[in-house]
Amino acid sequence: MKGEGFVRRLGFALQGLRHTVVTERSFRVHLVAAAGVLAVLLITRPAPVWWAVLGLAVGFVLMAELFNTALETLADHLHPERHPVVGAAKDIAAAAVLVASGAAAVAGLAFAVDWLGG
Ligand SMILES: Nc1ncnc2c1ncn2[C@@H]1O[C@H](COP(=O)(O)OP(=O)(O)OP(=O)(O)O)[C@@H](O)[C@H]1O
Repeated sequence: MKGEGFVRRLGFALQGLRHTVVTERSFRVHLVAAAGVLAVLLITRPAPVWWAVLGLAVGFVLMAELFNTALETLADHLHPERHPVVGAAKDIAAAAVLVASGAAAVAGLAFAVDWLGG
């Protein structure tokens, strides 16, 4: 049944989320930061567009972390020994998290300027 398939896939996704929360300290740090952003939004109650901008920014960071973890997990399993290519792949995945975090910081700064200015 179609509905059952969706529930199964949702279960797999939640399992991946749980695995990342349990194993990745940096993901837990980003989850705390995401909770902080949500608290700021609830307190300041800005225009809906800011909910969208900051929600997307937070979502991209968490998504980058999840892809980073997926790549690390797979690389460590397929090639447990050290290798320059594995190192480069991990560095690139970490760069994706850095870029997403930088963009989120810019969005947060823009929100702060707008909120303090208004
Ligand atoms: N198998 C490997 N071969 C070569 N270099 C590696 C290898 N594993 C890790 N590295 C290098 O060490 C860095 C850290 O890798 P590691 O797997 O420890 O992730 P991490 O930075 O601790 O990430 P996280 O905290 O998300 O687990 C990589 O970005 C890469 O430069």
